[in-house]
Amino acid sequence: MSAPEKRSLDPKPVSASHVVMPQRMLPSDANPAGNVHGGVILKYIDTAGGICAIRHARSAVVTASIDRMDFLKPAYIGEVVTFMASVNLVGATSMEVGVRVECENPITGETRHAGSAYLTYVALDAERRPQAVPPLILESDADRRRNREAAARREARLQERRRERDSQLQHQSENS
Ligand SMILES: CCCCCCCCCCCCCCCC(=O)SCCNC(=O)CCNC(=O)[C@H](O)C(C)(C)COP(=O)(O)OP(=O)(O)OC[C@H]1O[C@@H](n2cnc3c(N)ncnc32)[C@H](O)[C@@H]1OP(=O)(O)O
Repeated sequence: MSAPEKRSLDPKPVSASHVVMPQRMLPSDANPAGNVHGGVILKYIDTAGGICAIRHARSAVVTASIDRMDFLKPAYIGEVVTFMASVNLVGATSMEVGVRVECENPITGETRHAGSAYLTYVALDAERRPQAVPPLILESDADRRRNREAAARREARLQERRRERDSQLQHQSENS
């Protein structure tokens, strides 16, 4: 796969990077209780979110953070679990991607919402430094609602990181 000469930073709609990734849950995905292991679900969440971020940035990305994840319902072996990912918000070099997890009994067609997670990815250049990402075009009311909610989460994350940095600096000065 050859890298393009110059990446386009033209604005892109949310729909251009949307990911729908169905996965069949196999016996090797089970935890000791016989349901799907939470770590397996998290790995697929990060994969679907990562593909979505790569599609938006058209560059390598790393996962900078995963917000709280609530497992609302168990997933069972033999079910099809679909991971749906979309970019909610972009910063200068980072993107918040929301991933919704839906379980489906493939025989009955019954589906349920098993959980959602929000992840932040950072686009990297060839030297593995953060690089700019294209602006996001919000097309639908749902895009605009998710963007507003993501902006509030980004602000909370930045505040939290500032608090952690201040407390580390204080700790260092107390021990020096
Ligand atoms: C078509 C498709 C084909 C696809 C075909 C391939 C298929 C298959 C794909 C599989 C896809 C799997 C995707 C998994 C990807 C990993 O598993 S990556 C492994 C786990 N992650 C890591 O190792 C990351 C380690 N951390 C780092 O490298 C650095 O901390 C980072 C994240 C690059 C940030 O570096 P930094 O020097 O702190 O950067 P800084 O300039 O301060 O901040 C840059 C941006 O990051 C944000 N940021 C930094 N830290 C954080 C944080 N903790 N939380 C939130 N935001 C943060 C800043 O707010 C800033 O945002 P902007 O204001 O620019 O928007």
